[in-house]
Amino acid sequence: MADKTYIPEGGAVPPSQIGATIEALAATIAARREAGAESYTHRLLEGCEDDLVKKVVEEANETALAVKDVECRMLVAQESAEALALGLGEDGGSVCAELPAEYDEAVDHLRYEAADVVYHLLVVLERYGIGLDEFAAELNTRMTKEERPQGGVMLFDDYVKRGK
Ligand SMILES: N=c1c2ncn([C@@H]3O[C@H](COP(=O)(O)OP(=O)(O)OP(=O)(O)O)[C@@H](O)[C@H]3O)c2ncn1[C@@H]1O[C@H](COP(=O)(O)O)[C@@H](O)[C@H]1O
Repeated sequence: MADKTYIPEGGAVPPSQIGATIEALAATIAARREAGAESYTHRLLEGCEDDLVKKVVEEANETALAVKDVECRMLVAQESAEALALGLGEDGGSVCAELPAEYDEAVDHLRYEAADVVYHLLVVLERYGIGLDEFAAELNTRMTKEERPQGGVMLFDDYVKRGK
């Protein structure tokens, strides 16, 4: 598990963090159907679909920009390491750049934006009645037998290409 991941001291870590997290978040989102307009999720579920579409596009775009930012910071670090190596009169062999703090911050920002995308995607699934198991079946069906999780559900044959 990555250094940044918070693990409660002495706490038992569930075997599938992401599975449990997505299920909990999807359940919260579903429950917000009954909430009032003070809930952002409720407004996305019950309001004009254009508001939801706009957010999905916006968050995907912000994620794309975050990716470019990570790449850009990696390139800058690489270039300054190469410039330093040249300045020191080294033989021009490959240089291993030490990534600066800005790179780590850019990756942290990418993680933040990726979470925004996943949350809004889960709202989309809930709004249009696509359950998590059905969504899992879509993904599992694309996997080879070796890749698929044990006991993973799959789409019935009739549905495999439907909607493509
Ligand atoms: N996981 C989320 C979640 N992720 C993102 N968002 C909202 O999505 C919106 C994203 O918009 P913006 O990108 O403009 O805002 P931002 O991300 O703060 O800033 P930038 O990315 O623009 O820098 C913000 O209003 C966030 O609050 C979320 N809103 C709710 N949830 C979950 O849903 C639950 C129910 O939320 P409510 O409906 O608000 O009760 C919450 O308890 C959370 O667990």
